[in-house]
Amino acid sequence: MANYPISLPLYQRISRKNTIPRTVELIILFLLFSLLVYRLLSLTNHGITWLLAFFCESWFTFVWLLTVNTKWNQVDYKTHPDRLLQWAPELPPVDMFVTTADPVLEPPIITVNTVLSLLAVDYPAHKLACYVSDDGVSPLTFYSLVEASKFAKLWVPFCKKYNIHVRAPFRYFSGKPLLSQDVSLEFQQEWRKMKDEYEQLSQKIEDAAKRSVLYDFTNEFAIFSNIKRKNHPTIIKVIWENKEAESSGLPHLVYISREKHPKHPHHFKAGAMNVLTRVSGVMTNAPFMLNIDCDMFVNNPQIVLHAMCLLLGVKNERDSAFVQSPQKFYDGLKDDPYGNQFVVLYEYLLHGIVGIQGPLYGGTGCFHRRKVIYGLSPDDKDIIGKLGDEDYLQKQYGNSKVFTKSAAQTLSGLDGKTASPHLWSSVEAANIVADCGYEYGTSWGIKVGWIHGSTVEDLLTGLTIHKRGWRSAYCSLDPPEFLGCAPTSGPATMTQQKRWATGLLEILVSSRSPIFATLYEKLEFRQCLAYMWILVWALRSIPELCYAALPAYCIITNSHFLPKVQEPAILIHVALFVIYVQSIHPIRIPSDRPINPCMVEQSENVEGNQHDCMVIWNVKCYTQAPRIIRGNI
Ligand SMILES: O=c1ccn([C@@H]2O[C@H](COP(=O)(O)OP(=O)(O)O[C@H]3O[C@H](CO)[C@@H](O)[C@H](O)[C@H]3O)[C@@H](O)[C@H]2O)c(=O)[nH]1
Ligand SMILES: [Mn+2]
Repeated sequence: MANYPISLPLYQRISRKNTIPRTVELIILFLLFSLLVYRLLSLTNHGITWLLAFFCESWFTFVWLLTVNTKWNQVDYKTHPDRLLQWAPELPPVDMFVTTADPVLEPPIITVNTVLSLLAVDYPAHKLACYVSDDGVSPLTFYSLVEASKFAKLWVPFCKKYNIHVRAPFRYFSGKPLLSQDVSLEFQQEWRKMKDEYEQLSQKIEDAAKRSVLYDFTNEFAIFSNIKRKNHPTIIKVIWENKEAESSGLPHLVYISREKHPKHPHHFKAGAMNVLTRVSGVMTNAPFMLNIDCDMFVNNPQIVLHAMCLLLGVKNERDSAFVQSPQKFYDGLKDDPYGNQFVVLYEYLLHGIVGIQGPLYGGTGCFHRRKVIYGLSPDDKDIIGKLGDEDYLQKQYGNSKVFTKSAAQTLSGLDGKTASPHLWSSVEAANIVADCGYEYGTSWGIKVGWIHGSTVEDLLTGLTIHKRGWRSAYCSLDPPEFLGCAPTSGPATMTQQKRWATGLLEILVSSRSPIFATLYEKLEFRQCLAYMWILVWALRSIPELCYAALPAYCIITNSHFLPKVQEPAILIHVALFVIYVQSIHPIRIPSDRPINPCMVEQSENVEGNQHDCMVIWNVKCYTQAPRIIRGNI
């Protein structure tokens, strides 16, 4: 990695002052322990309900210990992209990955918006490449991306010229804009043109989805004819190539549908991410990789610069193997009845984990160092010493010479090729590394890349990085950097949470558990407890259900599990227990400051250069997109 001639720090790490919450947490812990002691001392005088209550409360105390540990050192980061921009020519390339898997469940217009918001980020375009993995091998997705790239040629310059804040057009145009008198005529005209163009693009995609437009299977769509979703060759299409390497142009856009065969496991998202990593490795090989799910879009176009502050500004690379942003969602339901906005998790617990070994990898909205994904440990002399050994490289990374060469370059710390104007020439090599059998006998999915074999491959991949001794950094901006979709119905939430909870429990009881990682590898003890906090999620339901059923059981059997004496101390115990339950499953956000900028009413003037247009965030119930009221041109 080149040394960036930066004198002022690019970020600050600020510890939150949380003396009062800490005191309350310790008091609760003390009272929980005293309750346990009380139960133990009077165990013989009471029946089975007493014992059951004791077991449940012991579990609650254990979970509270994990919670206190996780929340103890809450940390915020403040980043300074303005300082980074002074060295704009030195900025490193970034490869951006989008995964999509099903054109019905994840409609291509959503993926298109994600891609457009990525193509329009504030970063030199010739340093960026966007790769879309389509596990649905859908000609509709490909067609939509081709059309989107044509629209992007108008959209990206428009966004940059007027410093538009929200660069996913569906969000930008979803509010009714109030164009006031002092908006320049030029802006009004361009705005209307852009809206028309976007409507045409949406219409084209809609028509294609209804098959009213048939793809011309004789040309570039030929490969999609008669294709089977679970049995097809690799399709890689360079949709757009920034041949002139213009910083103000459009980033490269590449479509990838990896080879699938019924006899070969495809490893779901982890498999798709590994193919994206290898294909980009032979095409652009940027030292940093951003990955987002197709249902998320970039909501703050400065995010790449902010993340780079945390990746380039560290004194020791060990401190930021990856930079994770929280998952925030748009169009959430009022009062979040299903709890799937995870506000408390992101606002308190995650900030606490940030203060230990760094946030867990959340699968989306994350910037990775490529060499870390390739299995490097901090100060790794072992791998570095073997980079000249072609046999070793092939055993680890597979038998593509082009890829092992690029991997050796990355691991040795040299900057990757800058986004080269020769994408077409690497398509052949890219096809080889996207083969469904490429990973056999290699370390992919085991020690290298996204780790296979879990429905929560993200947590497992992050854990594998942390246990090698890396730390990670956290980037949370206002306005939020990425916004995504959360399920909006109870059953969908339950299906998603069941999948996560099962996957997390499997990791807890497997040999990949954080307990072994702390005992035998370099996962910090407190980070292990933080991982435990999340991994025991499914188990928590059992004592919680039992405890909730105890009062009813006691009434039916005429027994009791609470002391009969009316001692004030007992009442206090019960009250504090209620507080404890409230603090792990809060109904309201226990804070006087806004948690999620999308969830409060606020006015914000986004100031920029002289072409700025003023954006008013009018998102009282965060269903509306920002409304443009004026452009001060
Ligand atoms: O075979 C597959 C399956 C999924 N995906 C993509 O993976 C992403 C996440 O899948 P989704 O079904 O949307 O899962 P969620 O539960 O919504 O995702 C959350 O949970 C996952 C597992 O922990 C993480 O990987 C995600 O980043 C995180 O947003 C989406 O972009 C999919 O298109 C693929 O590319 N190939
Ligand atoms: Mn999703």
